[in-house]
Amino acid sequence: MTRLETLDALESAVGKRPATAMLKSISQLDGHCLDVLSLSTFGVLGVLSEAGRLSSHTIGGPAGVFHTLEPGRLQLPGLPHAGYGRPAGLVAFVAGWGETLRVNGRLDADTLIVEEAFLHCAKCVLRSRLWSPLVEHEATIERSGTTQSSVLRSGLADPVVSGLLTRAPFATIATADGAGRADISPKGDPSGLVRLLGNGEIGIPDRPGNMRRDTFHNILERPEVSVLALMPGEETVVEVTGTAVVDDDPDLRAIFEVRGNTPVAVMRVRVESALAQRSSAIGAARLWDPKQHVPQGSLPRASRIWTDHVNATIASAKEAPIPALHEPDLAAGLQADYVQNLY
Ligand SMILES: Cc1ncc(COP(=O)(O)O)c(CN)c1O
Repeated sequence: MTRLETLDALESAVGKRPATAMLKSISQLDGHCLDVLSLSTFGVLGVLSEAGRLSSHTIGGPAGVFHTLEPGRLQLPGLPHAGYGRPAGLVAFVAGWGETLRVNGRLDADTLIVEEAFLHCAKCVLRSRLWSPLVEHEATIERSGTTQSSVLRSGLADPVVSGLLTRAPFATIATADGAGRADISPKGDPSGLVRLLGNGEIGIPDRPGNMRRDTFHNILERPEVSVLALMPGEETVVEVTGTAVVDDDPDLRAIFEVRGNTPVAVMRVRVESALAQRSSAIGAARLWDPKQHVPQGSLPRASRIWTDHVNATIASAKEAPIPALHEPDLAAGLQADYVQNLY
């Protein structure tokens, strides 16, 4: 095992973060964010507890479930009391749409006080085929009212827990940095995203994404993580908590090869708890019902949103860090990127 423990080691293995990836982050919810949120029916919130532990909570309902009270305050209904001032990150999904919205800040009861927002690229959703017909996922569709719907099982050795965890093509990973800022990042792959590595560890590969690698950077500063695995068609989710390291051991990376592509690094998590639980939010959002998918064209294309976000950040800087982006250039590059650079 070759653990990456310093920023230098991490950057020489996975590369530096490009300026545009960091500049797309804005400090308030703008009109684009509000449009995305108004169509969003489901999200996962990662919360950092006072004891330094991360937890993940699903939130769902009809479109409009994430209600903005004012630009800086986002209401999150149905949250267990998480306490005032706790750092939290939300990843919000629009059914049928590839990109997701990440919003980070602090909780004030059931409100997220926004500190940062940005659009996350669609690659994880494309790889996982999150919105594809359920037959493609061989999902075991749960019928509510059966004993299945109340399963609550724990431990990696439990077949319900390990079965869902290893079949799931999609997961969110909640982490926090040394300054106590929480974040939650979506990850997706064909089935087999999460692998059991033995010795009470799981592994999740690094794949191309929005190039920020917030998860890896956070883990260097604070190893606690909460991973929430989602299986299309199912209302049961598995939450794994533990401590993580970033590893670039070639034998470990080889386990995660897809179509001849080996990830540049793998996140290894020493599991402390693994719990299968029913998410009523998934049912409330009717998340796996294709009829809930938003019609094409309901939102501006992602390149429009990124261009506006990056240019807003550039405009607010004292000295422009890079020249302003031009949307058609970004749109052309993105289309090719989403097809050619998934692995
Ligand atoms: C499996 C997996 N690993 C790593 C990443 C990269 O993360 P980031 O976009 O934060 O660089 C992604 C993209 N979300 C992913 O799906």
